[in-house]
Amino acid sequence: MKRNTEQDRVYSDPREQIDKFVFDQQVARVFPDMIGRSVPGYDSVINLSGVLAAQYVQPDTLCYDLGCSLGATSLAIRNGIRVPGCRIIAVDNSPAMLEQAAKRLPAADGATPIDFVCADITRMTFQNTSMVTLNFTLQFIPLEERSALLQRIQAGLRPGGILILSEKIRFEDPEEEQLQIEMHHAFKRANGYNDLEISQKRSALENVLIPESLARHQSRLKQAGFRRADLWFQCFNFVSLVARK
Ligand SMILES: Nc1ncnc2c1ncn2[C@@H]1O[C@H](C[S@+](CC[C@H]([NH3+])C(=O)[O-])CC(=O)[O-])[C@@H](O)[C@H]1O
Ligand SMILES: O=C(O)C(=O)Cc1ccccc1
Repeated sequence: MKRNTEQDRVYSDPREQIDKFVFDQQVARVFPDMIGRSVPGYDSVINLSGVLAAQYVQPDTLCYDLGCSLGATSLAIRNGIRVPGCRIIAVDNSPAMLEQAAKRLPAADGATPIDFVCADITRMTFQNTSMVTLNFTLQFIPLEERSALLQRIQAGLRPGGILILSEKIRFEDPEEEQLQIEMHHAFKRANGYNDLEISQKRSALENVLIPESLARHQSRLKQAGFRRADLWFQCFNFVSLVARK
């Protein structure tokens, strides 16, 4: 996605008190810059979601992009789809995000249509789908709601359909966890964030972005009825899995 937005300075001034991280207008305005400078491998995961769309999206089916933010994944999927009769349902519960997403992705002649829906993805059901993306979204869903969401996604998938699950993960081995976090912070510093920005945002994300281990994700996907849950991408503590029905 083009980074034609402002630079992210959300956590650059010292704060007396750090409130919980929210996807409000201030974040939506700088989001492409923020996520690109914060998530190692973000551009690759988004672009490759388009490659997976070309391979796995079936004719006359729906694609759900859950937690679509400004629509970067939806755009990649739209560019990737090679079959007729599809629709992309791009869902987010942040009105600020959706408003800008709709502006950035106007309908295009002959392209797969994208419907923008403001909804809580834990309250939805899914139908006739061949591809679902949860690109860095499940990590914001309360732990106790994650299984039911994945079960509903699995139930709505057609045979051969896929879920792409991209997440920040934690590591069981404390030394590896420390190393991965250190490397992630080095990535942020290399992208121009200073130590104050890194530490204030880290506090804001506490108990909001809740990472789990790769093993936990894989076992939950299997419990939800997926036949396979395979790692296809990793950069430091950020991974992407492809789960197949
Ligand atoms: N319950 C919920 N229902 C709907 N949306 C939600 C919910 N909880 C959080 N969100 C939304 O999930 C998105 C997560 S960002 C996804 C990036 C995108 N996938 C991208 O490919 O650029 C990842 C990040 O910021 O690290 C935000 O827009 C939230 O409003
Ligand atoms: O910034 C971080 O530390 C993250 O883990 C990723 C992120 C990116 C954008 C919004 C919230 C979290």
